[in-house]
Amino acid sequence: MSYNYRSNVVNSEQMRRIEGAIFASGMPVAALMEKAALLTAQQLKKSYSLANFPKIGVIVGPGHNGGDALVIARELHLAGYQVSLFCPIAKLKDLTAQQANYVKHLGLIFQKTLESLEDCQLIIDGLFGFGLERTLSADIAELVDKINSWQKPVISIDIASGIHTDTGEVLGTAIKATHTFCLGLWKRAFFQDLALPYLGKVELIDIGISPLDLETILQDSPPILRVNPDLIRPYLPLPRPLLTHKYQQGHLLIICGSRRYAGGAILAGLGARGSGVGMLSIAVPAALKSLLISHLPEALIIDCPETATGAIAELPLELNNYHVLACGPGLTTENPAIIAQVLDSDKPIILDADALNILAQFGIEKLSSRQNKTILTPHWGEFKRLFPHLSDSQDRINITQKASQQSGAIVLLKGARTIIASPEGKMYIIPESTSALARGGSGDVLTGLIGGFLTQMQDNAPEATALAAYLHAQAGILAAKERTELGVDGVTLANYLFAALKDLN
Ligand SMILES: NC(=O)C1=CN([C@@H]2O[C@H](COP(=O)(O)OP(=O)(O)OC[C@H]3O[C@@H](n4cnc5c(N)ncnc54)[C@H](O)[C@@H]3O)[C@@H](O)[C@H]2O)[C@@H](O)CC1
Ligand SMILES: [K+]
Repeated sequence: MSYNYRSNVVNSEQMRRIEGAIFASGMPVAALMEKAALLTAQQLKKSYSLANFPKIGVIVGPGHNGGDALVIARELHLAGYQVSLFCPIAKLKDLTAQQANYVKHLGLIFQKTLESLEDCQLIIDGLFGFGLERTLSADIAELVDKINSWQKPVISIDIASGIHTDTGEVLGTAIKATHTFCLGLWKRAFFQDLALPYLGKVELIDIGISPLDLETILQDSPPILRVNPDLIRPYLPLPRPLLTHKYQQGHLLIICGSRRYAGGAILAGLGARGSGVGMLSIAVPAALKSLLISHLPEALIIDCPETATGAIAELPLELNNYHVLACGPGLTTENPAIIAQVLDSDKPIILDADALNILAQFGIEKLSSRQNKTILTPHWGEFKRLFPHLSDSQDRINITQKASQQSGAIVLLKGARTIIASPEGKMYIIPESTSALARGGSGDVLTGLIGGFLTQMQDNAPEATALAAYLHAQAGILAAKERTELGVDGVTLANYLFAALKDLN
């Protein structure tokens, strides 16, 4: 794989080793600090003008995060801002102490109390970066809570102080930043749901970490990649070959729906439509056939015998005639036998919703006899049922990885930041989304979309999953922009998929 500072997501130990490799090769520590902090100061000045934010308070910690803060303070002072400093911990690392001496020489004042910063329009948080290693002590926690209570814009350098760089956990308490400038490389916490309320708007400062230094450190561990258009575009099943026909573009079967949950079947079908899959068949209880035809005239609707309560009673189909099977939306848990039949097929399968709940009843060991790929797409509730032994941890990146290794399936854990892990060690993270998608029906669209892409790119199942999840989130963002976060129902979401696809292409 090729290494890129925009795509690779690191933990604090990797960041420290990369930093170490850069320093060992000759880059002076002070020079890298200067570069990182100058670039951050430039961005700050652009976003927070002197006219609107003439008085700035800077919180200086004991380590190099505090050193960055001092360089930024110096630059803002030289640009005409009125800067007040507060340094709650007396013992500073050497380089930080040197920076402190120089700003004193320039006439900047270290205030004796935090309260002296209360009349500033903006606070810069340079308390702790990725060196934070233990829960905040009571006195520091009190300071952090006080800053949060001011409800001012707070800019965190590298990470909001108090957040664990890897797990995203709040170590006692944490700064609630309105904006965080992440330095050099994305850290894991930026994609942990737990940390998101503390990070505000996030921005990466490119300090020029070369692919060479990244490769040296990262090549031995499975990469965690932040999905972006450049990363995912090469996998798009576009352009289509000039000479093709519908079955060459793949045949997807979706097994879904019940009399009680008919809508889930329609939405899964609309999601598949958004992928451009060549042939789509949808197996539903017989009573739903005409409804499905009216919504998806292009699909082959297969009416299945149904139970007394309107669930699919049996699948009168040769499942191995299809390229991919997607199963779950709107099914109910009434009939585990059809999930057993799906698991027995030797085609790639995607399990969602009630198919996951039935799998949880069987136990994930049931997947071990599968001959082909399995993709599981749980939300947190489903994940807990499938992997109860992993769900005590809130480190979603870590547990998604473990869930994939233990089940042998590709696991997509839904959330504000959706995480995808494959058993061979690939990890993808969807870097942005919208709470507009926290709504019944959006998951059904995703199942169909993954099915549709997987059908067209079976050799790249993790990438098909990541591509679908990325487009799904982008479609939600585009729809919410036009219609607000309240205006993105499942059908609307599906209708925006083409716009997201067009943007990507
Ligand atoms: N890695 C890089 O490429 C760069 C890193 N830089 C900065 O360096 C930072 C990391 O610097 P450091 O390793 O010095 O670490 P930090 O500045 O994050 O903080 C570590 C310091 O805080 C103390 N500490 C940790 N937990 C504490 C707690 N709960 N209560 C009280 N004290 C605690 C430690 O003893 C140490 O002195 C980054 O976050 C970033 O801001 C930049 O200067 C330059 C580029
Ligand atoms: K910080």
